[in-house]
Amino acid sequence: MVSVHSYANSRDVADAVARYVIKHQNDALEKGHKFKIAISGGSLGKVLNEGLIANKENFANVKWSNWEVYFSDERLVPLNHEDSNYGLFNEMVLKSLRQRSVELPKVITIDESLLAADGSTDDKIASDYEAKLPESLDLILLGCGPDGHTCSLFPGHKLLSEKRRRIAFLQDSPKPPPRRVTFTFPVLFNSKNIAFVAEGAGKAAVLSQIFEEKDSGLPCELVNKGPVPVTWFVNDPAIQGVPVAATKY
Ligand SMILES: O=C(O)[C@H](O)[C@@H](O)[C@H](O)[C@H](O)COP(=O)(O)O
Repeated sequence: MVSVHSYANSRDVADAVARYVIKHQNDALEKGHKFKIAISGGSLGKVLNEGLIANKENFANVKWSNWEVYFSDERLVPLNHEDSNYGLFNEMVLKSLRQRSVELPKVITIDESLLAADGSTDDKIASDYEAKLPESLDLILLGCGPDGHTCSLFPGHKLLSEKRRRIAFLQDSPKPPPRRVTFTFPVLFNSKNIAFVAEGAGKAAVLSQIFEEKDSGLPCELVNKGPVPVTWFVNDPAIQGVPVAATKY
């Protein structure tokens, strides 16, 4: 099932994403286990900061110390590099939590000690991260690139048909940096919930392809067609002219 929630401004998108995240956090904690969430790069860090930290009401409801945070993809650079998705999460979320003396979530990163400048250990980094993944994630938060990519699964790339490995590596990402590790469809389709966050008029063309064309084959469309409930959080310009029935969350 795919649902779409749209808002006029970014603050409202962030608040809705935060309420949705907290709902799934509470569902996981009620079952007596840690909340296992995966996040992406792009503008998601800013959305989480606005919705879960700057919004005081939401902030009071987040049980950070009961979270396990994974990354749906990671660039193969040191964790303090400006391209690192962990680095972004650290900057946008963990730093604010440290400032507020909040007990931090458990954050599961790539093992940067395995990084080699020539990429010869990228396979090993992927296997190592795969071994750290839980069987099923409670929630995966994704972005949607203007070309329809999500995680580091790019249109037409051979990893779209990966059936065995749960974390794969690539050295030919069309978007820099070229070396990355990424969730594959087996991880996405074995999770409990997936949400996309996509904002700005620059997303309208690709969202129209994803929602209108029957078989665009774009990675985001393949996620929509999978077995997991998918929720899109967008702002109005992102779905301008896209024939979807958007509601409020
Ligand atoms: O790995 C990357 O190259 C980016 O992080 C990318 O995947 C990003 O998440 C999407 O392009 C969505 O970007 P926005 O979140 O800015 O819409």
